[in-house]
Amino acid sequence: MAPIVEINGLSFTYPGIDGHPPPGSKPLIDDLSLNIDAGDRCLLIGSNGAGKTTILKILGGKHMVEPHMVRVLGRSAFHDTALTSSGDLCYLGGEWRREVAFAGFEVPIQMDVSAEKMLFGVAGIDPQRRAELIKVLDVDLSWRMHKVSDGQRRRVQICMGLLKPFKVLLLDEITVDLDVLARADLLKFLRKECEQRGSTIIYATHIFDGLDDWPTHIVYVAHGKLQSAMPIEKVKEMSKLSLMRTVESWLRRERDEERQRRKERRAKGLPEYEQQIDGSRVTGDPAFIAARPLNNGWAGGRLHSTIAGEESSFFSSNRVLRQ
Ligand SMILES: Nc1ncnc2c1ncn2[C@@H]1O[C@H](COP(=O)(O)OP(=O)(O)OP(=O)(O)O)[C@@H](O)[C@H]1O
Repeated sequence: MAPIVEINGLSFTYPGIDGHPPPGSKPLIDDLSLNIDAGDRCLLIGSNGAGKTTILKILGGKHMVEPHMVRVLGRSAFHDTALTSSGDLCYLGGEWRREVAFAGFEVPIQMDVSAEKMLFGVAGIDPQRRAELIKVLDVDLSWRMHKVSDGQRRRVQICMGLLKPFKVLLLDEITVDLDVLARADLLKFLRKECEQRGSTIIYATHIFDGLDDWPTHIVYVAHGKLQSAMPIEKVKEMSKLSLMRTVESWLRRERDEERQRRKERRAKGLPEYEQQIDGSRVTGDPAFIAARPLNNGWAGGRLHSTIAGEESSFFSSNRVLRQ
C-alpha cells in the first residue's frame, strides 16, 4: 500500500520580501525524505527552531513547494485545496489564538458566540461524533467564547477542528493550554481514531507527559534535516530511559555538538556562523539572517558581518547587504 504521507527530498526556504527565497541562501528544510503509513501516530520532535512547524505547515498545504516533494493521500496539499476543505487533511496549529480552523477555513472566535452555536452551526456533521467530542473535551455548550479561559477556548477549538473525520491530522502543539485530564482524554480519542479508522497523525510537541505509549513512530529533526525516524519499539530497544529522557539526551547531544562546532570555528579565527546570501558571505547570528525575509531586509538588527572580505558591525539594511 502506498504511504499516506510521502516526503521526497523536501527543501524549503521562507520567501523574502520579493516573494522568492534569498538567492543562494541555505535551505531551512534540507533534503528531507520520509514516508508515513496509514494508522501511524508519529511524534515529531526537535529543539526550538528545528523546523517542525514549517514541516507541518508544508504538509498542511500552507506553504508552496514543488508538488513531487510532498504528497498527502497521493495529492499535493498546496495545489489540491479539496484535501483540506473536505476535512481529509486537517491542520491544528498553535497559531490559532483568535481563530478556529475548520476544514481549511478560519473563523474568528473573539466575538460573543456560544460554544453550542459554534459546534452545532456546522452542517453535515455526524451527531454521534460531535457528541463524543463534546464529552471527550468536556465542553460546556453554554460557554461564551469571548469570556472563557484559554484552555476552555482551546477545547472548543480542538472540538471544532476534529468534527469532520480526518484521514491525516497534523497537530502542532495544541495541548499546551489543556489540563492533564483533557489532554489524556484527547490523546486516547486520537489513538482510537488511528486504530479504528486507520487515520494518520503527525504531532509536534515538547510535552512528553503521558506520551510514552502513545506514538507508533518517533521522527527527530535538527536544523531542518531528518536525524532519525524510528518505530517506538526501536527507540525503546535503544534506550531504557523514558521517552522524555531519551529525547532530552538527543537534544543535549545536539546542543553540545553545536557548541563544539562554534568553539572550533572560534579557535580557527572563523566566524561562528556563515552563509552565502545574494552572492555575499554573511556572518552573524543566524536569527538575524533568518529574519531577513521577515524584516524587510536587515533593518533593526545589529549584525556583525563580513561582506566582500570586509569586517563590519552595523545596524544593517538591505542596501548595505547588496553593496
Ligand atoms: N515566516 C517565517 N519567515 C522566515 N523565517 C521563519 C518564519 N517562520 C519561521 N522561521 C524560521 O524557521 C526556523 C524554523 O522555525 P519553526 O517554527 O519551523 O521551528 P520549530 O521546530 O517549530 O520550533 P519551536 O519548537 O520553537 O516551535 C526558525 O529559525 C525560524 O526563525
